[in-house]
Amino acid sequence: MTRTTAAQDGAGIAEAPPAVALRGATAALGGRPVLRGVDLTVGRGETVALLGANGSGKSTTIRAVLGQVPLTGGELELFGTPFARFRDWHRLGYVPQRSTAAAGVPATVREVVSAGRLARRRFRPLGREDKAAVRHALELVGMAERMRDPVEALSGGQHQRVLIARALVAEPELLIMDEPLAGVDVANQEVLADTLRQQVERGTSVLLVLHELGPLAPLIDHAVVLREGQVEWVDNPDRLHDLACHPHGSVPAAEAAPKIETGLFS
Ligand SMILES: Nc1ncnc2c1ncn2[C@@H]1O[C@H](COP(=O)(O)OP(=O)(O)OP(=O)(O)O)[C@@H](O)[C@H]1O
Repeated sequence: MTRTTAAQDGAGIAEAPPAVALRGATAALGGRPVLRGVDLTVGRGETVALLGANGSGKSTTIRAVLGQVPLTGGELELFGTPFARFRDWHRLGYVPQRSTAAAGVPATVREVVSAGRLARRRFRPLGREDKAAVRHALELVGMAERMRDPVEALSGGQHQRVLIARALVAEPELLIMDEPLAGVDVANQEVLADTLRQQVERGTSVLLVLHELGPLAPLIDHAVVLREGQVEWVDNPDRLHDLACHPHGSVPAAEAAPKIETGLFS
């Protein structure tokens, strides 16, 4: 579902280098190899889902893209710039896995989301336009009414929606999300899917870790399945949908590919 806006067409976005180009990436954690030659490309305006069993290396892959886990081998380019020379971090928005998100930080919902705007403002004080953007981002995730509340007073799913607003408020060109729907109820998953669809229509590139495609399925251009730190397969998400709906081999034979044990949907 690659889309280009009129402005981007004018800028020749179709020829622009991909938002993310990871080639042959290797990385180790605790002395153990965790990524073992991962290739991953997120083209401009593309939405790519990273899937796979627990421990297959999904979070490590996106943390490597963000520079939080150093590569021991391979290459990474962001928007066509080699990682070592990349400085435009304001072009990226990140929603971390919920369990690792700023728990225990004494801040209001508005302060947390405003922090997402600061990088875009290069840490100058926020103006009226920024404050309106903060409110708008909170409206997008249905949390505007909780603006003055301490984040500690939020439920897990509400906290997650605030972290998504924090990423959106920076109007990033590349949105990286680690299990953004974890702990979010079905109604709000639909709201978030709609919000993400609007971002994608504006030309935002998206890389997200998912355990289930859920309401995000229609947005996804490519699904990349990891297994033990390697890309096991890359597919059209329709095929994953078939596997999810026909887990016991009832996919029509003509469509059925060789059985692949991904750890998905089990
Ligand atoms: N800080 C760490 N030190 C040592 N090993 C780690 C560390 N973080 C992750 N690992 C290991 O790296 C491997 C990949 O972990 P990662 O978090 O990337 O998996 P994941 O696919 O995101 O899993 P999940 O679906 O459970 O979130 C796992 O075997 C994990 O135990």
